[in-house]
Amino acid sequence: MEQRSTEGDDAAVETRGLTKRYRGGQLAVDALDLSVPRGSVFGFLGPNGSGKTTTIRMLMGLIEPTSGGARLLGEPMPRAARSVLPRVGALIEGPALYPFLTGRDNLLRYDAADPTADPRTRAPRVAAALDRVGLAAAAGKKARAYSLGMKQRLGLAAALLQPRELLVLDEPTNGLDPQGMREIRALVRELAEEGTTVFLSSHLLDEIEQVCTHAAVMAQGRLITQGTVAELAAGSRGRLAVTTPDPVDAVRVLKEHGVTDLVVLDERVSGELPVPGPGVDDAPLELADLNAALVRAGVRVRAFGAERASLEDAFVALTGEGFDVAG
Ligand SMILES: Nc1ncnc2c1ncn2[C@@H]1O[C@H](COP(=O)(O)OP(=O)(O)OP(=O)(O)O)[C@@H](O)[C@H]1O
Repeated sequence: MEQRSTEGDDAAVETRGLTKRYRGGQLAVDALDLSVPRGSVFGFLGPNGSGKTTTIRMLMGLIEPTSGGARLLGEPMPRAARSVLPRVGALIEGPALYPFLTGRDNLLRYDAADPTADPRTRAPRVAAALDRVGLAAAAGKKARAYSLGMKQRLGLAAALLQPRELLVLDEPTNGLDPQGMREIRALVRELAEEGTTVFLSSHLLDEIEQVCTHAAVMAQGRLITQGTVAELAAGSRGRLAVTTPDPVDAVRVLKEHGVTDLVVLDERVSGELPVPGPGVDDAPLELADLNAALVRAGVRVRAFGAERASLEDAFVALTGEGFDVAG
């Protein structure tokens, strides 16, 4: 099949100025430029109400953007929905289930509604999908007897009935207990290893840190940042901590070297390392030099080190908001 060469072809998801203003006037998504590399596990992170679900619904062609556009697997949405969506598996906001049908029958029915699905392989594909999400034993139970977590798994199984190039999962671990969350994360990793690009939204930072290679952070409908998870974590500087019986001198020397927000607690002095960046002297401050400066000034250093910066530090710094840490 001939592929048109377009700018976004190497991205699994690409949005340009994607904007949604709801009828009530609420600007839910504001000029979003996302770029999700193929092969990545891309975390779409933001607190509740930041516009994640609205974005996902636009990506999948479920609602029209007010302005801007999105490409899925290089094709414009919603125009190319018919040719693209069969290559995309999605789990969006609590899947629609028939409560009176078993889990298995729900999937058989779902698959039968898909004109691209081969009926001859339906039964084994349904069995394999149930097995993958850990529902094989509960496949014969009516969906109304399923817990929220089991419903979530069934929705995921529906997305996995066929091999997909891209999976779009809206809060896939929502409603799962910690064990269930671990299982879904392991499954996401496995799918990624098989070459599927996974785009998943979450309001849980540690989840993103555990499974994602890339992430974007949303706050109030706007994109705050995107990049690899490693880059994002590196973007926040860890705090420097020095243990010394000479805290007063230590504070003076550290201040002279640009360390800010100094806090003294008995023999422990901590502070923010200066940010190297454009406009400032952009040679990063060498920790070893800082240590040497303390020693030169006669400060007795018992322990010295930068605390590891986590993605959480980065995101709190970027959004000015806390995140749920549950799970
Ligand atoms: N159909 C709608 N009509 C009007 N406003 C809406 C509609 N859907 C969402 N919103 C508003 O748009 C904003 C973004 O909501 P959205 O559901 O996209 O956020 P979210 O990040 O997915 O949050 P959550 O995780 O709670 O679903 C919110 O302020 C929400 O109240």
